[in-house]
Amino acid sequence: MQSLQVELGDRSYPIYIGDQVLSDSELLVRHISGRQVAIVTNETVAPLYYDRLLSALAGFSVTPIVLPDGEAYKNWQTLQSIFDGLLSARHDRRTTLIALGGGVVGDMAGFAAACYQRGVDFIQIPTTLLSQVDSSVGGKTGINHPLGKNMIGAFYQPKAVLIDTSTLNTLPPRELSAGLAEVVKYGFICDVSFLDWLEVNMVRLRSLDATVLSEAIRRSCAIKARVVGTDERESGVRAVLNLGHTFGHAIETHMGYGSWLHGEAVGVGTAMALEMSARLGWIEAAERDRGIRLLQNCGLPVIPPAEMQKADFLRHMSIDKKVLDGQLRLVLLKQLGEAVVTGQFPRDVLDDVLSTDYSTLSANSGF
Ligand SMILES: NC(=O)c1ccc[n+]([C@@H]2O[C@H](COP(=O)([O-])OP(=O)(O)OC[C@H]3O[C@@H](n4cnc5c(N)ncnc54)[C@H](O)[C@@H]3O)[C@@H](O)[C@H]2O)c1
Ligand SMILES: O=C(O)C(=O)C[C@@H](O)[C@H](O)[C@H](O)COP(=O)(O)O
Ligand SMILES: [Zn+2]
Repeated sequence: MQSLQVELGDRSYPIYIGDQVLSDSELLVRHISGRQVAIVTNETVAPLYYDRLLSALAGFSVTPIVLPDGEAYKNWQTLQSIFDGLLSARHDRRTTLIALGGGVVGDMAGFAAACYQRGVDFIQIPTTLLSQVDSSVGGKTGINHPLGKNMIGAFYQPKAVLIDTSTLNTLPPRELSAGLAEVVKYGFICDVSFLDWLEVNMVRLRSLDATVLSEAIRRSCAIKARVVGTDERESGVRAVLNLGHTFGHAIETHMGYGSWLHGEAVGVGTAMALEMSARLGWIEAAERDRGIRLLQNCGLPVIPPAEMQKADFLRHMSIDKKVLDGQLRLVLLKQLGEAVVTGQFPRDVLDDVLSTDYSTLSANSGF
């Protein structure tokens, strides 16, 4: 087992990465202060992993809270059902919520923990690649609004993150690819040597090679922990973790949450950010093509949905959380391995990016 630390003063917490972490009772119990635990999971993950987790919690009073599965349920109604479950079982302030599932479960359980009786402890046990490399770390919690992605939420850090890499053995390939969108993101924003490594190891990653997967998870979590430790509440540098997300969130919102996976939308959004960085003259066309090829090698789409026109993107992007005083800010690449957050770009460049034929770019990438 490996461990990392998110350094946030008295709210610091460990990230454990191993292949049997889910059944490690001693490890888990170390981070639970009371006797009451609620496991928030969903109808897909519960039959796979609930019993294993329950057996590691002998001696605790455990309430299962099983949510419907899907991004479409990351909303007020589902959040309310978590509170219903907690109150019906008379959970008190020393309750610990455990999120067992992907990013949807983790974001909602974390937000519920932030709100329930004004805040109870929570632990993240992420079971998708995306949640293991990204959403379980850093304390962004929340739900979607029909008008915008993750618009209601709180920064609220877990007490610990337990990553059991063996859970990835049951993950569908499409979800694995979605997780890879956030893995390659770390290379694009701040670590070109990680990009090189991902290019070399992509086939092994996609075939669930345990050694390579756990290395990708460790490197991703290390980068995320460092960024979050520097800027917990995204007043500055943390926004680089949003590479591809302004375009991607527009796709998720426009298409109705769920038809496009978050990671797929981020894949397309990253291709668009690469294109914009190239049009601004910050990266070479060959670097853009290299980035697009890597996204395609992850098994990700790089072409925006045919249903979306330029005006659709602009409408959704105008309520992105990085908009300040009406000015749209985007995460773009100064070079591969160096991201900037900026509102300083000519408007016509953005218009061109939103009108680009990505099928031509995709065909030219050498994929
Ligand atoms: N808080 C953050 O910092 C942050 C970061 C990135 C993404 N997110 C959010 O995370 C969400 C996406 O997370 P996700 O990609 O994990 O999606 P998800 O939570 O919907 O999980 C994907 C699918 O995999 C299933 N699943 C989960 N674990 C499984 C397993 N081990 N085996 C088989 N099936 C399994 C789920 O039931 C679901 O059907 C989005 O809502 C996104 O906005 C948040
Ligand atoms: O942790 C962060 O910060 C991120 O931006 C990580 C993103 O991958 C993630 O999708 C996050 O939920 C996006 O946050 P938002 O504030 O843009 O909704
Ligand atoms: Zn994301």
